Amino acid sequence: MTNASLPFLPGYALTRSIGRGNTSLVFLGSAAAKPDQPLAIKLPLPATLADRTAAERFGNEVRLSLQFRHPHLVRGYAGTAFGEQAYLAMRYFPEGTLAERLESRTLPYETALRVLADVAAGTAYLHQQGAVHQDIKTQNIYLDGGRAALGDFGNTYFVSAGGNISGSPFYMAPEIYRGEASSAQSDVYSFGVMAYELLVGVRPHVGNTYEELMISHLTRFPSPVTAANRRVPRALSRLIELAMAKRPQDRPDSAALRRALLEALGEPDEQDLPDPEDVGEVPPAPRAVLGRHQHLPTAPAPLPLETVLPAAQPAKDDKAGPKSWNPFKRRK
Ligand SMILES: Nc1ncnc2c1ncn2[C@@H]1O[C@H](COP(=O)(O)OP(=O)(O)OP(=O)(O)O)[C@@H](O)[C@H]1O
Repeated sequence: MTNASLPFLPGYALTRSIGRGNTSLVFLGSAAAKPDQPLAIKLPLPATLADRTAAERFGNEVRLSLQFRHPHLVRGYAGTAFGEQAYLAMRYFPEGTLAERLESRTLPYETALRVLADVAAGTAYLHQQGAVHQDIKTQNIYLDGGRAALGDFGNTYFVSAGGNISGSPFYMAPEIYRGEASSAQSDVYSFGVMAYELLVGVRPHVGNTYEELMISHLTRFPSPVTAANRRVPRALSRLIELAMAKRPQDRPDSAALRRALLEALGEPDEQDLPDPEDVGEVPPAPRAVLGRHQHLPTAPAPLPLETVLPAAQPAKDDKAGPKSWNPFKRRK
């Protein structure tokens, strides 16, 4: 996308495209009122706005990104949840996602522990708030200076309000494969899968199809983390195995995972300090001048041919499902 064809968003200057998902485009930019603060600005594709479920998912991400305040959750500064002016201005992560980082090299052991401890802290906060993320995976972890934040709250819901079940096949808990309700313990399972992937270097469950992955998650037990990586303390290795227990009630909670990771890092269990990058609110774009975003392509991002990827391949888009999976249709 050339500069001349960048979308127009009143109140903001967009400088370049930095990413494209199945349902939106993401740009680097800044608010006219705070030109020195770089922002990641997410705009839904026209096809997202045209599809009720996809539009609701975008709106959900906007609302929750603005609501949650934690140094290890991607912070939304301003946004419009619904309609043709929908957008989300959020903290910009110059190092991109963990999945992107893993494409070029594996993480050093201490960095992996640090990233996992940060994500466990963000997840524990969500769970304390009564929320379930439903999509913890390397594609939704954002990096900045060796620290990490969990983002993408499109599928997040509050237990008290209920929500549609969803997930990504490489990370999805057995109960979700069985069509049962998700819970904080389903997030713990996904976290366990990601922890295994970072500390062992391969995914604990692999397959070339949705069905193969389902069978693996439902019936197979990965070898212990310590068998592949002797640096991981036995207690942490055991907790990660328990996080991937087939039955939700056998899993530890996210706070226990955070404590074990801090212990492995040799750090005290202290509350996280306020986010140093938290530079405060960005004024929303003036409503009177908001209009339809210009120049957005009308088609959704093409799905990779193989939406379910084989073992140890950093997934470009893991959010696969049964063969006819459609990014604009959330699976129940
Ligand atoms: N806050 C951010 N800082 C830096 N880069 C970002 C940020 N948010 C998104 N990106 C980039 O944009 C890409 C697309 O974002 P994202 O995956 O959230 O899109 P999406 O359309 O909402 O996703 P989905 O495919 O789940 O619908 C990311 O993979 C990442 O490279």
